[in-house]
Amino acid sequence: MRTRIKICGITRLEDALAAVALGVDALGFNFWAQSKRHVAPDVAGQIVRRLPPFVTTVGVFVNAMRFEIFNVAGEARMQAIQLHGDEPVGECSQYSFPVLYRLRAGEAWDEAALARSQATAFLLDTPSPAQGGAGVPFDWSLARPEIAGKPVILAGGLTPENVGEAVRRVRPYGVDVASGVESSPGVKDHEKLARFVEAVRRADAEEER
Ligand SMILES: O=C(O)c1ccccc1N[C@@H]1O[C@H](COP(=O)(O)O)[C@@H](O)[C@H]1O
Repeated sequence: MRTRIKICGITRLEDALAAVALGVDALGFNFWAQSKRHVAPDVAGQIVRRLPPFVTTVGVFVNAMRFEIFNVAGEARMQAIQLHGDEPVGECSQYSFPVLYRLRAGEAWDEAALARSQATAFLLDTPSPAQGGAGVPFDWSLARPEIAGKPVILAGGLTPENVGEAVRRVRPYGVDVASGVESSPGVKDHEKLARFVEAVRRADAEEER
Protein backbone atom coordinates (compact mmCIF):
# COMPACT_ATOMS: atom_id res chain seq x y z
CA MET A 1 0.00 0.00 0.00
CA ARG A 2 1.17 3.51 -0.75
CA THR A 3 1.45 5.55 2.44
CA ARG A 4 -0.51 8.76 2.01
CA ILE A 5 1.37 11.98 2.81
CA LYS A 6 -0.08 15.18 4.27
CA ILE A 7 2.09 18.29 4.51
CA CYS A 8 0.68 20.57 7.16
CA GLY A 9 1.12 24.26 7.92
CA ILE A 10 1.09 25.56 4.35
CA THR A 11 1.17 29.36 4.21
CA ARG A 12 2.78 30.00 0.80
CA LEU A 13 1.82 29.08 -2.75
CA GLU A 14 5.37 28.08 -3.70
CA ASP A 15 5.46 25.54 -0.86
CA ALA A 16 2.08 24.12 -1.81
CA LEU A 17 3.15 23.70 -5.44
CA ALA A 18 6.49 22.16 -4.46
CA ALA A 19 4.73 19.61 -2.25
CA VAL A 20 2.19 18.80 -4.97
CA ALA A 21 4.95 18.39 -7.55
CA LEU A 22 6.47 15.75 -5.25
CA GLY A 23 3.18 13.85 -5.34
CA VAL A 24 1.84 14.47 -1.83
CA ASP A 25 -1.80 13.64 -1.23
CA ALA A 26 -2.95 16.39 1.09
CA LEU A 27 -2.06 19.89 2.23
CA GLY A 28 -2.97 21.21 5.68
CA PHE A 29 -3.89 24.84 6.34
CA ASN A 30 -3.83 25.92 9.97
CA PHE A 31 -6.65 28.25 11.02
CA TRP A 32 -5.84 28.25 14.74
CA ALA A 33 -4.88 31.85 15.46
CA GLN A 34 -2.18 30.85 17.96
CA SER A 35 -0.34 28.56 15.57
CA LYS A 36 3.03 29.66 14.26
CA ARG A 37 1.68 28.38 10.95
CA HIS A 38 -1.59 30.25 11.01
CA VAL A 39 -2.88 31.28 7.62
CA ALA A 40 -5.78 33.63 6.95
CA PRO A 41 -8.73 31.99 5.18
CA ASP A 42 -8.55 34.35 2.18
CA VAL A 43 -4.83 33.63 1.72
CA ALA A 44 -5.45 29.88 1.95
CA GLY A 45 -8.29 30.25 -0.56
CA GLN A 46 -5.99 32.02 -3.03
CA ILE A 47 -3.44 29.21 -2.71
CA VAL A 48 -6.10 26.54 -3.15
CA ARG A 49 -7.41 28.18 -6.33
CA ARG A 50 -3.97 27.60 -7.91
CA LEU A 51 -3.75 23.90 -7.06
CA PRO A 52 -4.27 21.14 -9.62
CA PRO A 53 -7.13 18.66 -9.06
CA PHE A 54 -6.94 15.61 -6.80
CA VAL A 55 -5.03 17.23 -3.94
CA THR A 56 -7.00 17.14 -0.68
CA THR A 57 -7.06 20.41 1.26
CA VAL A 58 -7.43 20.02 5.02
CA GLY A 59 -8.36 22.85 7.39
CA VAL A 60 -6.85 22.48 10.87
CA PHE A 61 -8.95 23.77 13.77
CA VAL A 62 -8.42 23.83 17.55
CA ASN A 63 -11.52 24.16 19.71
CA ALA A 64 -13.23 26.36 17.13
CA MET A 65 -16.96 27.05 17.03
CA ARG A 66 -18.94 25.11 14.43
CA PHE A 67 -20.07 28.21 12.57
CA GLU A 68 -16.46 29.39 12.37
CA ILE A 69 -15.36 26.06 10.94
CA PHE A 70 -18.10 26.14 8.31
CA ASN A 71 -17.33 29.75 7.36
CA VAL A 72 -13.57 29.41 7.26
CA ALA A 73 -13.56 26.03 5.49
CA GLY A 74 -15.97 27.40 2.91
CA GLU A 75 -14.03 30.59 2.25
CA ALA A 76 -10.71 28.75 2.09
CA ARG A 77 -12.13 25.92 -0.08
CA MET A 78 -11.19 23.11 2.29
CA GLN A 79 -12.23 19.57 1.33
CA ALA A 80 -11.70 18.07 4.80
CA ILE A 81 -11.19 19.31 8.34
CA GLN A 82 -8.89 18.27 11.17
CA LEU A 83 -10.14 18.68 14.74
CA HIS A 84 -6.96 19.09 16.76
CA GLY A 85 -8.17 20.42 20.11
CA ASP A 86 -10.25 19.01 22.93
CA GLU A 87 -13.37 18.43 20.85
CA PRO A 88 -15.33 15.30 21.83
CA VAL A 89 -15.22 12.66 19.12
CA GLY A 90 -19.01 12.95 18.71
CA GLU A 91 -18.37 16.38 17.20
CA CYS A 92 -17.23 14.68 13.99
CA SER A 93 -20.85 13.93 13.08
CA GLN A 94 -21.66 17.65 12.91
CA TYR A 95 -19.83 18.21 9.64
CA SER A 96 -20.47 17.29 6.05
CA PHE A 97 -16.68 17.29 5.53
CA PRO A 98 -14.51 14.23 6.09
CA VAL A 99 -12.99 14.74 9.57
CA LEU A 100 -9.50 13.83 10.73
CA TYR A 101 -9.76 13.57 14.51
CA ARG A 102 -6.61 14.01 16.59
CA LEU A 103 -5.83 11.40 19.25
CA ARG A 104 -3.02 11.85 21.76
CA ALA A 105 -0.72 8.84 21.77
CA GLY A 106 -0.70 6.96 25.04
CA GLU A 107 -4.02 8.28 26.33
CA ALA A 108 -6.78 5.83 27.22
CA TRP A 109 -9.33 6.00 24.40
CA ASP A 110 -12.94 4.87 24.51
CA GLU A 111 -12.59 2.52 21.52
CA ALA A 112 -16.33 1.92 21.33
CA ALA A 113 -17.00 5.66 21.09
CA LEU A 114 -14.26 6.02 18.47
CA ALA A 115 -15.74 3.16 16.43
CA ARG A 116 -19.25 4.68 16.62
CA SER A 117 -18.00 8.12 15.65
CA GLN A 118 -18.16 9.72 12.24
CA ALA A 119 -14.41 10.39 12.21
CA THR A 120 -12.94 9.52 8.82
CA ALA A 121 -9.50 8.80 10.26
CA PHE A 122 -7.56 9.27 13.46
CA LEU A 123 -4.50 11.49 13.46
CA LEU A 124 -2.21 10.10 16.13
CA ASP A 125 0.02 12.83 17.56
CA THR A 126 2.37 13.41 20.48
CA PRO A 127 0.61 14.64 23.62
CA SER A 128 2.08 18.05 24.25
CA PRO A 129 1.20 21.28 26.04
CA ALA A 130 1.35 23.00 22.66
CA GLN A 131 -1.76 21.85 20.80
CA GLY A 132 0.28 20.55 17.88
CA GLY A 133 3.19 21.23 15.61
CA ALA A 134 5.74 20.84 18.41
CA GLY A 135 8.05 18.61 16.40
CA VAL A 136 8.30 15.97 19.13
CA PRO A 137 7.94 12.28 18.21
CA PHE A 138 6.26 9.75 20.50
CA ASP A 139 6.94 6.09 21.19
CA TRP A 140 5.72 4.41 17.98
CA SER A 141 5.04 1.16 19.83
CA LEU A 142 1.88 2.98 20.99
CA ALA A 143 0.71 3.29 17.37
CA ARG A 144 -1.03 0.87 15.01
CA PRO A 145 -2.22 0.99 11.40
CA GLU A 146 -5.87 1.26 12.44
CA ILE A 147 -7.75 2.36 15.54
CA ALA A 148 -11.37 1.30 16.08
CA GLY A 149 -11.47 0.08 12.47
CA LYS A 150 -10.48 3.44 11.03
CA PRO A 151 -7.25 4.44 9.33
CA VAL A 152 -4.46 6.05 11.34
CA ILE A 153 -2.43 9.01 10.16
CA LEU A 154 0.83 9.13 12.09
CA ALA A 155 2.04 12.59 13.17
CA GLY A 156 4.32 14.20 15.70
CA GLY A 157 7.96 15.02 15.15
CA LEU A 158 8.31 13.24 11.82
CA THR A 159 11.32 14.28 9.75
CA PRO A 160 13.05 13.14 6.56
CA GLU A 161 15.44 11.23 8.83
CA ASN A 162 12.90 9.26 10.91
CA VAL A 163 9.81 8.91 8.71
CA GLY A 164 11.07 5.82 6.86
CA GLU A 165 11.52 3.98 10.14
CA ALA A 166 8.11 5.19 11.35
CA VAL A 167 6.41 3.84 8.22
CA ARG A 168 8.25 0.50 8.46
CA ARG A 169 7.29 0.06 12.11
CA VAL A 170 3.71 1.33 12.17
CA ARG A 171 2.47 0.90 8.58
CA PRO A 172 -0.01 3.75 9.02
CA TYR A 173 -2.51 4.74 6.34
CA GLY A 174 -0.75 8.09 6.16
CA VAL A 175 1.85 10.37 7.69
CA ASP A 176 1.53 14.05 8.53
CA VAL A 177 4.30 16.57 9.08
CA ALA A 178 4.52 20.27 9.87
CA SER A 179 7.77 21.38 11.53
CA GLY A 180 10.00 18.57 10.22
CA VAL A 181 10.04 19.94 6.67
CA GLU A 182 10.43 23.64 7.49
CA SER A 183 13.27 26.15 7.41
CA SER A 184 11.29 28.39 9.79
CA PRO A 185 7.70 28.19 11.07
CA GLY A 186 5.31 28.35 8.13
CA VAL A 187 8.10 28.24 5.53
CA LYS A 188 8.79 24.87 3.94
CA ASP A 189 12.29 23.73 3.01
CA HIS A 190 11.88 22.17 -0.42
CA GLU A 191 14.91 19.94 -0.04
CA LYS A 192 13.53 18.53 3.24
CA LEU A 193 10.16 18.07 1.56
CA ALA A 194 11.76 16.03 -1.23
CA ARG A 195 13.76 13.90 1.21
CA PHE A 196 10.65 13.31 3.34
CA VAL A 197 8.60 12.07 0.37
CA GLU A 198 11.48 9.95 -0.88
CA ALA A 199 11.94 8.29 2.53
CA VAL A 200 8.24 7.35 2.63
CA ARG A 201 8.34 5.95 -0.89
CA ARG A 202 11.48 3.95 -0.10
CA ALA A 203 9.80 2.38 2.92
CA ASP A 204 6.72 1.61 0.79
CA ALA A 205 8.87 -0.04 -1.87
CA GLU A 206 10.62 -2.24 0.74
CA GLU A 207 7.22 -3.45 1.93
CA GLU A 208 6.24 -4.49 -1.61
CA ARG A 209 9.33 -6.65 -2.17
O1 LIG B 1 1.48 22.95 13.29
C1 LIG B 1 0.90 23.61 14.15
O2 LIG B 1 1.31 24.74 14.49
C2 LIG B 1 -0.32 23.08 14.83
C3 LIG B 1 -0.95 23.87 15.76
C4 LIG B 1 -2.11 23.42 16.37
C5 LIG B 1 -2.64 22.19 16.06
C6 LIG B 1 -2.01 21.38 15.14
C7 LIG B 1 -0.85 21.79 14.51
N1 LIG B 1 -0.21 20.98 13.61
C8 LIG B 1 -0.43 19.58 13.51
O3 LIG B 1 0.42 18.91 14.42
C9 LIG B 1 1.02 17.81 13.77
C10 LIG B 1 2.40 17.53 14.28
O4 LIG B 1 3.26 18.59 13.97
P1 LIG B 1 4.84 18.37 13.84
O5 LIG B 1 5.10 17.60 12.57
O6 LIG B 1 5.27 17.64 15.06
O7 LIG B 1 5.42 19.74 13.77
C11 LIG B 1 1.08 18.22 12.32
O8 LIG B 1 1.13 17.10 11.55
C12 LIG B 1 -0.14 19.07 12.13
O9 LIG B 1 -1.23 18.32 11.67
